[in-house]
Amino acid sequence: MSNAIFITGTDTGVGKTIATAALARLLRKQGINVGVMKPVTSGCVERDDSVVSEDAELLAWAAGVPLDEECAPYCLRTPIAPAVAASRENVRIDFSRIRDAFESLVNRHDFVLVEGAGGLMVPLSGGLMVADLVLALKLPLLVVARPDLGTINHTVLTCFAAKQLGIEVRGTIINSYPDKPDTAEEYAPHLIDSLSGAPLLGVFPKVEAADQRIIVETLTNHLSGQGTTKILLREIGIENI
Ligand SMILES: Nc1ncnc2c1ncn2[C@@H]1O[C@H](COP(=O)(O)OP(=O)(O)OP(=O)(O)O)[C@@H](O)[C@H]1O
Ligand SMILES: C[C@H](N)[C@H](N)CCCCCC(=O)O
Ligand SMILES: [Mg+2]
Repeated sequence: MSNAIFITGTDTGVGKTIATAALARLLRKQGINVGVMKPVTSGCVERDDSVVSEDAELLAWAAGVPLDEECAPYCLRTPIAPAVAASRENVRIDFSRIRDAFESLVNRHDFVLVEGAGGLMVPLSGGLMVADLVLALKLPLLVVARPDLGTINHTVLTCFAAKQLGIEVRGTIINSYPDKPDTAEEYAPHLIDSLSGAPLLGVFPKVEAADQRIIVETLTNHLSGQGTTKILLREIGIENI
């Protein structure tokens, strides 16, 4: 079993990158040699004649590792499902190249966090979806969810689909939980915990900041002070490192 976990979301924009970066920073602060990977990014930015995955950039900063090709092997410009972006940009997404990069990261680090793209059923290449990549890398899953109305259905469906496909779901995280939750948000954690078939491992607060590094740092400090963080880390496989 690899010392790694795949982080998916119930949707795009739920906070996979922020949650993954906060975990990476927390591990790094605990002295763990953590690696990060964003195998496929769509919606990359052009900078100095290169195409940069801002997700991978934040993850690499959080983990304190260089942003190299193994960390972000496929960087696509078009902000759309990666299979479509790749075909428009004449790129062939090759799972064996991703697997080789992943194996190299696993060999270089104590633990590796791998962020997906969008949700579990997002097409990556031809008929292959994010779920197929999770299976190809033989990784367990952590599911990041929204806190608000609709999240119960999305989270339970994601966990259900993962299990049907033979993917082990280690747990869920609700991200961007507001200071003053409405009634739906008050009930969501308990219902997600009891209905998704996987433990709710964390409720990460919404941080009122514009700078993503400040959001990550604030979440990292929040997690460091939480008794439940030890359980979260144990469940994703950190305990024996
Ligand atoms: N806990 C939080 N507090 C405040 N803002 C947050 C938090 N989590 C995420 N955000 C903001 O929400 C937006 C979406 O977050 P993020 O980019 O991490 O989503 P994602 O699931 O990784 O999306 P994608 O599918 O594009 O990879 C970003 O602007 C991010 O800064
Ligand atoms: C561009 C965006 N931020 C993500 N990288 C890709 C999200 C693809 C979602 C596809 C879908 O579920 O309809
Ligand atoms: Mg992201």
